[in-house]
Amino acid sequence: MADLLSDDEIEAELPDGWDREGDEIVRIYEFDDYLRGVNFAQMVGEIAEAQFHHPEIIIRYAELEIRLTSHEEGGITEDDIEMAELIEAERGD
Ligand SMILES: C[C@H](O)[C@H](O)[C@H]1CNC2=NC(N)=NC(=O)C2=N1
Repeated sequence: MADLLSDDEIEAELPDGWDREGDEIVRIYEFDDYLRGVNFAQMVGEIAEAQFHHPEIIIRYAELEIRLTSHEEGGITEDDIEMAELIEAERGD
């Protein structure tokens, strides 16, 4: 189990474009159309399975909302930061 990060650590390590909301880190990605968002959700799911750390993914028209937290620890850990970084790399922004 990873350790919970402090407020300062979260602020320092949060990737650009991501926000902290309580015990979660959140990012909304915009897409040109609905299916591009659906396809990206699939890729995020594959990363999550590889990491065995699973985000909440909300698929809306032409956007995805991705929310990460470490359920077992009850907050934000390095696992969440790493997932956010991997998702950013996949997005290529
Ligand atoms: C039983 C527990 O859900 C599993 O060990 C893994 C699976 N994926 C997970 N994903 C997230 N976001 N948090 C967890 O604590 C977590 N735990």
